[in-house]
Amino acid sequence: MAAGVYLEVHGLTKKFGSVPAVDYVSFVVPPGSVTGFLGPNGAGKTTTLRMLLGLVTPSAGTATIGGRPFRQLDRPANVVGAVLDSLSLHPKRTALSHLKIFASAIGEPDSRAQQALSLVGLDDVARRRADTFSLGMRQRLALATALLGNPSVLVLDEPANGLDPEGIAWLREFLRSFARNGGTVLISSHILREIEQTVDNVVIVSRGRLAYQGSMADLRRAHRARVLVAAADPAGLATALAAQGITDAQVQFDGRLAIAGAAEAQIAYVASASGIAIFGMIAEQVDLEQVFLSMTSGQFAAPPPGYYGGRP
Ligand SMILES: Nc1ncnc2c1ncn2[C@@H]1O[C@H](COP(=O)(O)OP(=O)(O)OP(=O)(O)O)[C@@H](O)[C@H]1O
Repeated sequence: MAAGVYLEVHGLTKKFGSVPAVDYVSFVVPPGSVTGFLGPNGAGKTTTLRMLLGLVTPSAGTATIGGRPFRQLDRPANVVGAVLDSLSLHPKRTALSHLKIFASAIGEPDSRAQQALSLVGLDDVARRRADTFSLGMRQRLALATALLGNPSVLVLDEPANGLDPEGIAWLREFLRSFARNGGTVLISSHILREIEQTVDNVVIVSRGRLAYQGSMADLRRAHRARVLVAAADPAGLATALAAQGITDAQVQFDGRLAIAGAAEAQIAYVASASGIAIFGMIAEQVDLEQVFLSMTSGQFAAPPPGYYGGRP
């Protein structure tokens, strides 16, 4: 595959009637990594993906693949493989014959059908009829069709939907390996937890607007767990912790010290060594799914500083 293909969406807008389904959305999907496209139902994910793939004409803005709109790609199936809707399969046809039909439609030889089946681990069922396929097998077959043209980009709408944990683990490994080889991957989901372990970056949309764009690592860092400490001398404890290199400590409105980047035992040790009494200590748990929900509840609609994508 030709590696290094960027997906770029700029000011993308789609109105159905007077209501914008997608409202001035901008983001970049870099190669060599997996990007999650997140938002609750109706947030505008599918409409955005359809515009990226030339299936819906934007009301405004641009969506490009390797710098060109999808409709201007010379051999699109060799650049981008996409799975948007559930694959419609003829019940009596085998997995292999389905793939051969799709292969011939994009000008690929029959041999590519067998290769694509192997890539998704369906060799053993190549000659089984589609009406005997489980949902997971159908999802893999849909992925195999997307891979027929040996594309550098994969765009998958809700690929984890309906997969069991084993299926999700398999998909994770597959997509991560595709990205490691230089591929560009964009997958949508309405559940962060479902793709949290798979993606390197996230683009979050809410009510058609960009709510967040950044790496998973940054998202985790910004919302990392803190330890809340009730101490006799919070300011003194903050100074003692800073002397040990623990500098992220803030006194809260209730007088407790909120400390990030240190374990409870370490904090207790520093307090005791400094002669500062501690009355209570609680480790906060951060649930990223809750963070995601708060971003998409409709109030939060601005990208964080440093990311472009807001309205001009
Ligand atoms: N062809 C259409 N005509 C009118 N409205 C549409 C059309 N397609 C989508 N919409 C509306 O645009 C909004 C965004 O829909 P979209 O399918 O893009 O969201 P989504 O994030 O993919 O959600 P879901 O996961 O439920 O598919 C919704 O309010 C939807 O009802």
